[in-house]
Amino acid sequence: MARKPLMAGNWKMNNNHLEAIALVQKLAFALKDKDYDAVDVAVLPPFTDIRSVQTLVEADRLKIAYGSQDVSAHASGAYTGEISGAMLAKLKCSYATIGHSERRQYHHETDALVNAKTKAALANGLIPIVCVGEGLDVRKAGEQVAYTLAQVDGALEGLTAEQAKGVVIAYEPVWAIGTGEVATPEDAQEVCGAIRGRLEKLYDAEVAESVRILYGGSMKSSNVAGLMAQADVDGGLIGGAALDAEEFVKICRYREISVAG
Ligand SMILES: O=C(CO)COP(=O)(O)O
Repeated sequence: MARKPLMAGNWKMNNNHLEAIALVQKLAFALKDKDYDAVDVAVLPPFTDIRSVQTLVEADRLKIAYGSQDVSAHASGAYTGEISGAMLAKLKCSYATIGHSERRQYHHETDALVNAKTKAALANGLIPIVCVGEGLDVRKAGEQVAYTLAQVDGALEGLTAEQAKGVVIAYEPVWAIGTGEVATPEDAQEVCGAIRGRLEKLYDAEVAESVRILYGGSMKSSNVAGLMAQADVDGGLIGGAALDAEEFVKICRYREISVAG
């Protein structure tokens, strides 16, 4: 079965709950049934906005999915500041972003923690969006494939094939995040293709063919078509451009944009 592309807007630490409502309303107004037929659309707001987004999505029966930017590895209890998978599931989140490079870098998240969070998300029926990707030094050394595959191995450690099938992997080269310096379609395909190959090796062809692999890092309407034309790029994890409703909708409609060059 063909993989349905996913366009997920990672809002990062932007938008209070009122701004969140306004942005989702704008997206809902612009997106049509044919857009949702072609792609899954999701927003990943800060925790404090999720309840407001849920209320709007349920009241207007929107086809926009939503999820979190993180999830606790712990189930419940004395973990001040943490948000559990069960809490997110209760708010009808579909997705939980895990191991974003900003969390790995600024909050010292390790592959082992990413693995524990991935399991916590799956245990609560959330689809983990597991982020992987190399920094500039690794890229300059030409080690991007090996580095990223090691992160994939770490994130999926101990998952069954059935669980692995339910994971989304986002390849986000750190040097392309928020820099305006997008990876070329060939750069993205090199690593995304290698990730799919690794899934086949770790599991089987069915898992490899099922898992959606997203690209993230300065994705915009001006470069999305070329990236999406790659065999192993199944969508985008979009930061800055997802804060602009018009731009995010254009990205969701990438099929209407011709591939430049
Ligand atoms: O980190 C990202 C999405 O998770 C990408 O951010 P930008 O699209 O702003 O580069």
